[in-house]
Amino acid sequence: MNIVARNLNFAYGRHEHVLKDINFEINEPKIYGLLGRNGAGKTSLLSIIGSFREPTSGELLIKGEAPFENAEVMQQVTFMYSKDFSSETENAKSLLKDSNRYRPNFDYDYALQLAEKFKLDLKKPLSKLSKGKQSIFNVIVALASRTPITIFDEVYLGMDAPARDLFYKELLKEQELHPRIMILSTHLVSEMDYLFDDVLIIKDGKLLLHESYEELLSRGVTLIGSKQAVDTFSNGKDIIHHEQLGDTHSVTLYGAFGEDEKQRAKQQGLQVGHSSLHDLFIQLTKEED
Ligand SMILES: Nc1ncnc2c1ncn2[C@@H]1O[C@H](COP(=O)(O)OP(=O)(O)OP(=O)(O)O)[C@@H](O)[C@H]1O
Repeated sequence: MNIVARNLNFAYGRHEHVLKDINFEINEPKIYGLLGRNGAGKTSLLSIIGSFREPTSGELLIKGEAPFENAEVMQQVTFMYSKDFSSETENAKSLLKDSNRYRPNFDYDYALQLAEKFKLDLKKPLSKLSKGKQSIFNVIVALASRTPITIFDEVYLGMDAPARDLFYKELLKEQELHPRIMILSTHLVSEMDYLFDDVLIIKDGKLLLHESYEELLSRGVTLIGSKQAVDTFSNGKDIIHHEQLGDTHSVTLYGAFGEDEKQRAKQQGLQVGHSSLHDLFIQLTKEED
């Protein structure tokens, strides 16, 4: 299974250019974190992968085929988002049965086990469940669908911390037992970063980066110490953040920083650390002044 985007552009109507020349290739069953500020274009991109929308130009291919109106490809992908169930009179049990009927890989028994773990009332109409329980229902459908590509677009809305924690645990367990391409779009960066194998960041409709989580983190180095020492070691580097507290200066650098360089910085009295994904995300996606 793979997803390839080549020179992908997407616009809502004539003027609303939302995705701009996106290129990437995803071909391993891993967990991909898709990050971006509000309005960056995450849902638009995911809805193209989920065959809800068609690129304006360029292409998005799943196993070499365009997903839009392609029944075979559509069966391989679950695009789960925060759905509106306000007029859904059916209960969770009958909707899970429907999923079992229409989704080829759906595991109904697993869905029922999850419902029990999440304490989801299977008999109440979906419209009568709380927002968090409706999100839990979505999570259960997506996990139990076992599609080779499973997309979770901010599905956690309304779920409380213990429920989200259970979701993450089940997700990791599922990925180990039934590896697939899982894409998680989220704003809960520091809460979910440990789940990601790879990270994709979209900024203003453009793909800013696609890297492994480890590699990305290794690029973000923080130096804390005297102005002179900080200046010496950050000279010529890409400084993405600078802060001064009294005489102490702190910078976040983005880019390769070798082990010997780190050792030398420590010998000069600098504290050398790594940025979190949360910090890197904030710095890399901040608006220019
Ligand atoms: N149906 C639509 N019609 C017109 N413009 C839209 C539509 N849906 C989204 N947009 C616009 O497309 C841009 C990208 O929106 P999108 O929902 O893809 O971003 P996002 O990264 O998922 O944002 P968020 O994190 O806030 O959910 C925004 O400028 C938004 O206003």
